[in-house]
Amino acid sequence: MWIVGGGGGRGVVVGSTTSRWLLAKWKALNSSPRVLTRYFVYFSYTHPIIHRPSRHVIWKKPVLYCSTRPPWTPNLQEDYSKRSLDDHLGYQGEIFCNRSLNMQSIEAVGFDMDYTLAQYTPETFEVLAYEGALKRLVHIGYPKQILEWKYDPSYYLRGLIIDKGRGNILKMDRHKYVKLAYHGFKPLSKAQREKLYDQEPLTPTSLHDSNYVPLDTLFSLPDAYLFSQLIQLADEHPELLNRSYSSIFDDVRRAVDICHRDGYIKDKVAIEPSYYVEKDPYLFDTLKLLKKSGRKLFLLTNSLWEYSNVLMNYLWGNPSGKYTLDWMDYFDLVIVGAAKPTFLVDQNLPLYRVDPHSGQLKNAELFDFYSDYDHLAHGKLFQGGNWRYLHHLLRVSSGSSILYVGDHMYSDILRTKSQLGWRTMLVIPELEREVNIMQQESMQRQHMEELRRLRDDLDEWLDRLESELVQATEEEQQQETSISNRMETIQAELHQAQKEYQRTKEALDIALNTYDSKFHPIWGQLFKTGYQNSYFAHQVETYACLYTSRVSNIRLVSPEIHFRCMVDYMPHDRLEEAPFRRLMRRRLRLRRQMLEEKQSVKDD
Ligand SMILES: Nc1nc2c(ncn2[C@@H]2O[C@H](COP(=O)(O)O)[C@@H](O)[C@H]2O)c(=O)[nH]1
Ligand SMILES: [Mg+2]
Repeated sequence: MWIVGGGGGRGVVVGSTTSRWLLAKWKALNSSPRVLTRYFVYFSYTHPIIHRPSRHVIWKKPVLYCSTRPPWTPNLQEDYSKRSLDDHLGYQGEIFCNRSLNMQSIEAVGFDMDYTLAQYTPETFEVLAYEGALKRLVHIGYPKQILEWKYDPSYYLRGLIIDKGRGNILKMDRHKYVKLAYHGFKPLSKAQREKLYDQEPLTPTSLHDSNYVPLDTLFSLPDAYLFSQLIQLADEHPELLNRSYSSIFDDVRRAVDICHRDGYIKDKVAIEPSYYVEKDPYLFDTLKLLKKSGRKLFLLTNSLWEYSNVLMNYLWGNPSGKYTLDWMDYFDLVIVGAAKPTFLVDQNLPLYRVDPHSGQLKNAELFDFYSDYDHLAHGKLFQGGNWRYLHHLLRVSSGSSILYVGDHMYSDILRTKSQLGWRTMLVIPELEREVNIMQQESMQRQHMEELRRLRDDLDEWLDRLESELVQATEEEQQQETSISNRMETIQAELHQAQKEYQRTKEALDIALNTYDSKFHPIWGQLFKTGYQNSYFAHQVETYACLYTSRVSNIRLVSPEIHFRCMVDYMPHDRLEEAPFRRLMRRRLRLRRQMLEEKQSVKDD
């Protein structure tokens, strides 16, 4: 420990009574002598934070104010890995609420089917789209070698954005700033990334630019992987693939699209649904519970009737190849081939009645549709149409009395909410893994929070010291008297604090990378980019009234529940947590203690 300063009322002389008293005081304030040795303490006659009293007051009241590290900060030597893990329960099927929703105001609950009621197995289902697309690409002239390629279903996350013009995949934060960027599979350096995306007008402030394609659904992940592989091929072997990045993306998109339409994917799923789709044993119990509560239930899917019937039969529990209409008893209305999101905006789309046995379509508009005629009594299966038919058939009073549960950020959630005022629940299967890792890593998170607080405190501290130095320089110039002792002390302090700040920042970067890589080695957490919410999280927060990992979590709460959101906080609501306030509080406490101590020495 160093005690620095001049004598004669300007500081503390090393080895003097005052310094011994100060040392004793310091020890009492800091229980760990190991930590104590790292401090660098001196007396000052100005107080940079609490106030700047007039000079004669300052001279009379010396204040202990400095250390290389604010003394209330944690001990970085502590080994967090040795701390025992708190008991954690893991994800318990919670439904999270962004916007309060009283279920008593909900008259109808609707469900999307693919990736909502039916969860596909990535390792098998996504491979179908990928392999099918490879074949299509070879068919239109792509090199045959690509047929050897393999798909990695864990490589990409939804919520990422493809910059198809540049062949890049991006992760953005909630302000739409690009925080991670890869060209194909090659990471872009910070400088490269900033050059491309942080300079107006290149910042993708609007995702309506057709060059940016958001991965809004898990269906898009094979597109992203295949695109990256082709970018790599085009860069490394232009003799094999010489097309623009943008046209490569368009080819991939078209190839995957065809596989969804021509039966390449759906025929295989229909033969063996259990290989491609995970069955949720509680799904129909959940629907039953909602129906019993008096809610009208509807299915609104873009899949056509034949495929929807296959999947719903499988989810209902019929063996492969056996198709009944039992599952339809749970729904008041089924609309297939809905063509979302157009269904939600175009009021001219025609509605067809579907014969569930033959699959035949009949125009449902041949009679006066908006009369009191009970259309549902004559069959509840339809194809196409638009939201006006849906509202009419269900006889709901307004869009806000519909809760729609879906997986597609744009079609199922953003559009339904912003266009029609439907209340929304987003299904995010990834949530289970995400929350479980968060819980397992709670110690590491706590460690990061402490490091972050320390970094912010040091930053604040450095700022104070710098302004102190400026002030001291001005004083020296004005009074033409040398206060070099004090200046040297501040400079030494600044130097020490800068070193400590740098060390803390580096430790924090390492801790954050370690933490992030537990979620995904490349893209980190789904809901975060560093400390900020990711663009995906921002969309969830903005458009999904509720979100959960699977539909059957609804059975864990009452159908009459009032979902309430958490209190919103702005920075000024958390004023006391600001580093400046922490610094100020600590100083006031120290000062009070010292004065009391001094008083008691005098009294003795
Ligand atoms: N023609 C295309 N169809 C696609 C594509 N990606 C997915 N799909 C199909 O959409 C529905 C989704 O149904 P929903 O229940 O979620 O509304 C399903 O049949 C998919 O096969 C595509 O790129 N092109
Ligand atoms: Mg879907």
